[in-house]
Amino acid sequence: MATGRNHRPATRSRGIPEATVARLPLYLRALTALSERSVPTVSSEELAAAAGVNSAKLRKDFSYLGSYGTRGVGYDVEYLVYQISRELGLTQDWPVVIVGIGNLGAALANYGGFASRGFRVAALIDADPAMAGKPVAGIAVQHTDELESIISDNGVSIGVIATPAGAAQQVCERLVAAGVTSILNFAPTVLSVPDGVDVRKVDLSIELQILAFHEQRKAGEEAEAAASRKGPDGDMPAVMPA
Ligand SMILES: NC(=O)c1ccc[n+]([C@@H]2O[C@H](COP(=O)([O-])OP(=O)(O)OC[C@H]3O[C@@H](n4cnc5c(N)ncnc54)[C@H](O)[C@@H]3O)[C@@H](O)[C@H]2O)c1
Repeated sequence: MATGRNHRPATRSRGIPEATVARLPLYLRALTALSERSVPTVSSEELAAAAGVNSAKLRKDFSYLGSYGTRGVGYDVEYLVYQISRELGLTQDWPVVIVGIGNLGAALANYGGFASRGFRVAALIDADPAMAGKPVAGIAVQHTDELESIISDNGVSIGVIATPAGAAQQVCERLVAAGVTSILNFAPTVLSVPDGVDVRKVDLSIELQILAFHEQRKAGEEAEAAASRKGPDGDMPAVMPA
């Protein structure tokens, strides 16, 4: 998914580069699948292939965690799951609020994958008074008037914004003022936040545009290859490839 970041240093505490942090969830997803199949150990090559990462990069990434694997045996799957989860802060429960409970916010609220990854949807918040009290994914929607008290009562540090673009900056400012320090923004707008606040942006349309670019390039390359198989005046070459 497309992600962006604001006001963030190139390395995090304990010297783990940001690029490594961004790959840790990929390793964790692959390791969790191995763990569910009760696979005890995995080689760096196997794990790299499963995570879609180069194996030399994986070994370097794991060296930042102090995990070097055992020659001829590989990495202990359960231990790595624990180590990466701990590094990502997933061994604790993170209460999350979702603001904007329309099509997308409701879909996110219904997504079962948050809880299994250490995120608990603490509250659903919407500005529409008609939404207040309505259950979505088993949680009653609360009005934005209550945003500040919800954040402080639940000790929320992560907020998800799924409002229209025009409302996102104001919602972001209220979340930050109330104590939220990490924001996952789905609204198609660039948020400005003070230092110390992390923003990750998800934009499926940008991802599709990038795929469209690659499709266009592939089509261009195929056209070029087809043209080069023909002679300079458009005829097929005298010697056909076997
Ligand atoms: N990132 C992506 O890939 C992606 C995909 C789909 C939609 N979106 C974006 O997500 C956002 C939501 O899309 P949707 O289809 O769910 O829209 P929607 O109109 O169904 O829902 C928006 C909700 O936000 C609420 N809202 C409006 N202003 C608010 C405010 N100030 N505070 C709290 N709640 C407020 C509305 O009452 C409504 O319930 C849009 O910005 C859309 O562009 C992003």
